[in-house]
Amino acid sequence: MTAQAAETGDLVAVIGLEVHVQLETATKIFCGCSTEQAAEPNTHTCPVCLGLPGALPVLNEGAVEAAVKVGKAIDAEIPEETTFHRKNYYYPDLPKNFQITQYDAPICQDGTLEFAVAGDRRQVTIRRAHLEEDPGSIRHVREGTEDIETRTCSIERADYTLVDYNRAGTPLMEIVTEPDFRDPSEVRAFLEKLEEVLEYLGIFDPTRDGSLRIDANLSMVPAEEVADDGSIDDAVLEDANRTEVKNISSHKGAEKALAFEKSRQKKLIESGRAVEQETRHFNETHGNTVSMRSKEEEKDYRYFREADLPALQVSDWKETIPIPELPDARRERFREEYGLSEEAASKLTSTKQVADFFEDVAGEYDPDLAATWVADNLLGELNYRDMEITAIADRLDEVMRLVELVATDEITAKNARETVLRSMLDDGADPDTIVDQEGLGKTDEDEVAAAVTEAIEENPDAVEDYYDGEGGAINFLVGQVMQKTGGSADPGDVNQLLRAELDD
Ligand SMILES: Nc1ncnc2c1ncn2[C@@H]1O[C@H](COP(=O)(O)OP(=O)(O)OP(=O)(O)O)[C@@H](O)[C@H]1O
Ligand SMILES: [Mg+2]
Ligand SMILES: [Mg+2]
Repeated sequence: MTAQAAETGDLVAVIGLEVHVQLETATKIFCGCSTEQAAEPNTHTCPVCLGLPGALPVLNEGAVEAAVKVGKAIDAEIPEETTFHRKNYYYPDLPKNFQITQYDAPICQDGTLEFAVAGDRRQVTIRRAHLEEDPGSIRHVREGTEDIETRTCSIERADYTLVDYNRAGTPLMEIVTEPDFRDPSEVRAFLEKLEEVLEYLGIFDPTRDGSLRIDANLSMVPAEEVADDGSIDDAVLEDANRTEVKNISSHKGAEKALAFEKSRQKKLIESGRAVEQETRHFNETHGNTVSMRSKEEEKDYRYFREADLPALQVSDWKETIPIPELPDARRERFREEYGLSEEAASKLTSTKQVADFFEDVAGEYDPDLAATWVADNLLGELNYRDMEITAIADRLDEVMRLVELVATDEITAKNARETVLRSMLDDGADPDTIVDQEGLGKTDEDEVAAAVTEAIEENPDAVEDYYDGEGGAINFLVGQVMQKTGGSADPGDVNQLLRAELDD
């Protein structure tokens, strides 16, 4: 918080998140069904995930391992023993009428995550992170003859509803933050960082539909309640009426939903009305939130111990399960080891795949060249096309070859980026083919030297001007040499060669 004197009547936004992350395991959390997403509806089901009477859950060790990795990455406390509870509620996507989740002994407690927003480093406390099962997925549909995708609609307009239990039982980790955020933009930056860390851990697939789902809680608190260190008394937080916005599935969506909610609540309070404590739904298309229901209270869920799952001893898992180098550590190492700027190091560690590729290139060629090629050229061109590096994961050896062509001076850097790389991304061709087709191979040194001599002999006036100190003359001569070599010589080299010969 900036230490601005609070005026009476000023309001501050207070935001806390519940982030649901699908953990990448081959099978579900309590049964052996596949978690694969692109399957026919209701084909990856069994008596356990359908909640048939008498079926018993068996905990997936892989899900626990993934949770422990998250715990280590956010520096959380992992207790001696963790237990599972039943959270009881009725909804068609939940065939058992309860969700197996964790309650008073979650697998992770009291963690932190550091992130940067507008150049400032910020830290958020993670209150808890627990394991639970994902419910099935529901789709409301209108009658019609067209493809079902185009008939999916809101519940109000639907003629019927379909339930797919393939998702039921997919392992989830719910990560709950303290209400430490003060602005929607911080939330976006935090989510970006969280996703980066999860991806580095190799337990999360950001490209998977619905792999990250956010519930965002927001309340408005009088500015005079904020202490100098930015903290707010627990009692004040407890008393403030908050809304919980559900159905957010992207970083941008979270920022948008919260910005809407912030101004909605502010207007209510300023006009003397009260904010209802309620659950609201984010409408991505309209960018607004609408009331769904009054907020459930904990007692509504009738939590009790899941008797079919024994308590799990996890204290020593923390020691035995390794985690890879995380983005912050890798960024610092890149700065030291390769002498990169903060900005370049940040870009190059933004995803594990980018960082790995940079290290591959830097292992073969000069690190500065590798940084320019990966951070500026490759990421720049991908970004321009709204593409991620994952889209060309199987073509990175071609990009490596392109860097080789530049490093070994076979083509100019300008041609490599502006012609070869762009055409690789746009037309899918490989670098050698493009170089051949476009005739981009650099002219060899003898040919350039001959063109330099020729240009000097053929243009005595320009040579005269050069000796008279006229600045434009050298550029004219460079142009002549470039023409003779069909544009494939390096203009900087030509300039030097000309000067050397003229000054001799
Ligand atoms: N005054 C407040 N303003 C905004 N957010 C708050 C405030 N007080 C608490 N929060 C946030 O609300 C969230 C509470 O999540 P938690 O899962 O513990 O409870 P819940 O939302 O009541 O339960 P459920 O899991 O059933 O949705 C946390 O992210 C916390 O930071
Ligand atoms: Mg909640
Ligand atoms: Mg919750």
